[in-house]
Amino acid sequence: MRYAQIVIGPAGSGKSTYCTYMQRLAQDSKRLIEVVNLDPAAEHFDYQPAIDIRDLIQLDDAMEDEELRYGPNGGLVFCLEFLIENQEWLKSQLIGADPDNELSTDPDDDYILFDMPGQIELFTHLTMGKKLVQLLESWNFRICTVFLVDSQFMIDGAKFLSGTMAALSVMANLEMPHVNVLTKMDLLSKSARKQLDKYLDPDPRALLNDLTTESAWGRSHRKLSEAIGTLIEDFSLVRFIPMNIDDEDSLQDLLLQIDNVIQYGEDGDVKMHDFDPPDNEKENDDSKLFME
Ligand SMILES: Nc1nc2c(ncn2[C@@H]2O[C@H](COP(=O)(O)OP(=O)(O)OP(=O)(O)O)[C@@H](O)[C@H]2O)c(=O)[nH]1
Ligand SMILES: [Mg+2]
Repeated sequence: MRYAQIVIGPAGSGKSTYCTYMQRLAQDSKRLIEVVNLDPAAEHFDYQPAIDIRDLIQLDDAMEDEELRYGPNGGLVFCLEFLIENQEWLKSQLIGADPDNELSTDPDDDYILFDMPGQIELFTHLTMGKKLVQLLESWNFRICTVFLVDSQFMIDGAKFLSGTMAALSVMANLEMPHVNVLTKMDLLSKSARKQLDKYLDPDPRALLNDLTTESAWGRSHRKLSEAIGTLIEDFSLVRFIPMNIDDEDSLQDLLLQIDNVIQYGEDGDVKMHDFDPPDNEKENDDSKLFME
């Protein structure tokens, strides 16, 4: 089994930084987490990528091509399409031409963060994101999509709602185990943090109040905002985990939660992926008998 986090989120939300910090955190506990850069436009990141899409194609290739003549966004979509078309390249980099040749010496230990580009339309309504995830699944990766949102853009009701809707459309489009993360918590003022806490816990109804009083849109679409807010709340559809990059406990806690989602560290022989037992059976050893 291989494990993967697909790290996505709006431009500048902190994806590459997240990958760097998670890799360092793992190193500290002698655990190997590799990072794969799948952003063809990336200019700077602090990790050492195990695989880099820029070795296959760069954004400039698509933009400078006389026939293609793409702008930056169209060019990026083209690059990702190109990656899917050249999936053998990715596969050979990830797994090796020889299927027995694993990235790490212990095949159970393959744990990879995929640092994605910041165009979230790749994951909300275009098909590339989904195709990529399906490819990885077919190569036996257990996947969690990790959606990062800059906490500074979540501190009033309307922004919180639109961030939530963005997370929801990624979840609905990809249909993968999913964790939402609020980044840059270290940059929030005390009062902003308080405001955000109000939405996260314990009373999401505060959000509805703010929404319907603070903006003209909210006032004139009161019923709609309420309906969306209630829907999200009643079905526990979207939950955010705050992350403070300066606080190791916060990072540890987040990694643990994601590990749980992809069942990292559980018995490697038990293939639970194709079989989703009810929660109360997951802890039950007897149920493993039926899972091979
Ligand atoms: N203070 C603080 N700064 C952060 C944090 N995460 C990211 N940054 C900064 O935010 C900027 C963008 O971070 P990146 O990690 O490059 O964001 P990204 O999502 O990879 O950006 P794109 O790939 O361009 O979409 C950089 O200047 C980072 O140093 C954080 O948790 N705290
Ligand atoms: Mg980046």
